[in-house]
Amino acid sequence: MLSYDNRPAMGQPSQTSAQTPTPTPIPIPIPIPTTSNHLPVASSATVPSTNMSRTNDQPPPTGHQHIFLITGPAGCGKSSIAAFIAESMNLPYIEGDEFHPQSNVEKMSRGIPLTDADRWDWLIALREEALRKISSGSQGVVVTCSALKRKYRDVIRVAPYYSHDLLVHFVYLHATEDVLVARVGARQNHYMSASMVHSQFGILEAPSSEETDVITVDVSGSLEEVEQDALQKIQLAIGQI
Ligand SMILES: Nc1ncnc2c1ncn2[C@@H]1O[C@H](COP(=O)(O)OP(=O)(O)OP(=O)(O)O)[C@@H](O)[C@H]1O
Ligand SMILES: O=C(O)[C@H](O)[C@@H](O)[C@H](O)[C@H](O)CO
Repeated sequence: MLSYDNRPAMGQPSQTSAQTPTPTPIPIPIPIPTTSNHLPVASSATVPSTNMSRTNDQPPPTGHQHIFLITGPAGCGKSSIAAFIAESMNLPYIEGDEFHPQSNVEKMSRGIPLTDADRWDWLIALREEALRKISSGSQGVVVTCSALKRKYRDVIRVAPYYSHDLLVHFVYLHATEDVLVARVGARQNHYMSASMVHSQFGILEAPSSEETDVITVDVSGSLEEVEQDALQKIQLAIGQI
């Protein structure tokens, strides 16, 4: 039985997030079966939160484990949003940049875009680390990974082959190139320079409607607005499951 030791339910803010505004409870809709293979569209209703730490009168956990991959080009806010989501949902957080080999970091630091060959082992390392967190008892894990191409996302989609009841969700942070160039340009002490943003958009394959495991978040607003929007969309997606 997976449970957190005296920790808030998944989907609820942690004790340590006192400084983080508590997300207002959102009416999680009751799914209405649809013919499409998208997540069901639903009417509004309040659904109890997914509570992984059980007492006798609480329903059993859904039984699913979740990998939330926070994706998008350089500067879209992956690290910022992932940290917020991980803290709000009391989940471990894997910073994808920390799993790049030094050769990749040096390449990007010199303004040289990575190639497919540079990314395969990195993507597999992220998938394996996420699976390690799940197999060690975590109900979910938040991972940052640009995952710019459909085939990169497919590397992570293989994860449920190794762990039953595991669901993969991609949170795609969407913004225009100009917005991200400005944000990367204003950022301090990071190896990724604003000049690299263009190359990221050059290979970006925004998720298509076939990729029904994708939650798209517009990140043109303030960081606080994007944090709340992303958290609510994730909670909605879980509620519909
Ligand atoms: N919604 C937002 N509004 C304004 N600034 C933002 C927003 N989201 C992130 N930022 C800022 O933009 C910069 C990039 O954010 P962050 O490092 O989280 O992006 P990232 O996708 O992880 O970048 P990289 O892929 O290069 O690691 C940071 O300085 C961050 O504070
Ligand atoms: O796929 C890529 O080109 C890389 O993952 C980059 O996106 C970096 O990881 C990140 O954006 C910079 O920190």
